Amino acid sequence: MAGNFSSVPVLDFALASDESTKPDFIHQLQNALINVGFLYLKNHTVPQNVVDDLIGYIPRLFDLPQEAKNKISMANSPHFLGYSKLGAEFTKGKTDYREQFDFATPHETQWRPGAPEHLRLWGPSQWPDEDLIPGFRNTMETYLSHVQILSYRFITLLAEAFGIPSDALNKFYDTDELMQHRGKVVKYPVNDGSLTGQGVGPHYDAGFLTFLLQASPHPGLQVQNLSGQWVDAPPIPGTFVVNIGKALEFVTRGLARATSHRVLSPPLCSTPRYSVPFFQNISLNARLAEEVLDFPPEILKLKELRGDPVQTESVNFSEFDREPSGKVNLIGRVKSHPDVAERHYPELFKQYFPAGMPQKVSAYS
Ligand SMILES: O=C(O)CCC(=O)C(=O)O
Ligand SMILES: [Fe+2]
Repeated sequence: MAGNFSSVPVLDFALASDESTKPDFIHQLQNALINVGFLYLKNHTVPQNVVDDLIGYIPRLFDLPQEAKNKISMANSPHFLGYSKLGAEFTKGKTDYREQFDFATPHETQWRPGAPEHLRLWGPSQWPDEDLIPGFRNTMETYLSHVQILSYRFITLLAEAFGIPSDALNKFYDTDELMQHRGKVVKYPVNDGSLTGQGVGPHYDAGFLTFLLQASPHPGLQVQNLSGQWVDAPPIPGTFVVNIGKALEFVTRGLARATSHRVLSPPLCSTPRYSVPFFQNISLNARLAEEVLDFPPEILKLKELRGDPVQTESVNFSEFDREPSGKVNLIGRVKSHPDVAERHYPELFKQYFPAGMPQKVSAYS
């Protein structure tokens, strides 16, 4: 099988900025997108001091007094932004052992009473009190804006790698004021022995692209190859791990692979693992089933050569064929965070949890 990889490829983004080396980059990108669905990106455009400033804040963010964290609990937010305490999520029937803050690029909600509910998915972040962690908000927002720029640049290269015009995917995005992208700061505490060792269980990401910063030197991230084996993707300083989400897989008719991945908790004698995934969104109103893209036959052939991955246990996002992207995402968030849904989306809550609040909260089911 062409794509039965045993390691995640490292791509040098510098090659993309020089016309003489760009074809080489595009070729490597094509292979990574079609056969792996994951890649490391080095020499990217996000300045190292912006990354280092953020990394410096992360332990302080989690060390805030519990009441300061609870004050910005995700349950307050119809936009599913804010703090989620340890053990509040569940994937594939087991507790995820992680604590996290969901933040996002600045956005004023477009939703008004009477408008479709999925427009309410995006809105302002909740930030910790500035005097408790001075400068954090600015650092996080600066980081998000740099990764956003990189993610848009990357999407044009991705189009080229698939033999379509570099702007062919622009139709999936609105103008900047109408878009919002999410960045999550995550802490995986050590496995205290009584746990399953599941930092986060096997899952696919939902959107187009994820840019993951592994913010501490811990291994633990694993990706599943075509025959179902788990392959390590340890941190490589100065890189992002980039992976494909289900929405991009859908619009590329499976050319770009959404690859299942998971995180194992750090072992008992270790220290917490930190990471910051950035989820690049597409327009809330995009109806993916209606957006047909024309790929050249030689590109489609590469997918044939790859073959189909084994069916995995990981969760799917089957609603893209009938619902706007925002609705698919909202359903995913409702299932992940029923406490938020019960408060802010009571009808959807009843639809997905007819028996009431589940004992355990499901992150990706
Ligand atoms: O923390 C990581 O390394 C990966 C997290 C992840 O896959 C997710 O939150 O979707
Ligand atoms: Fe993920």
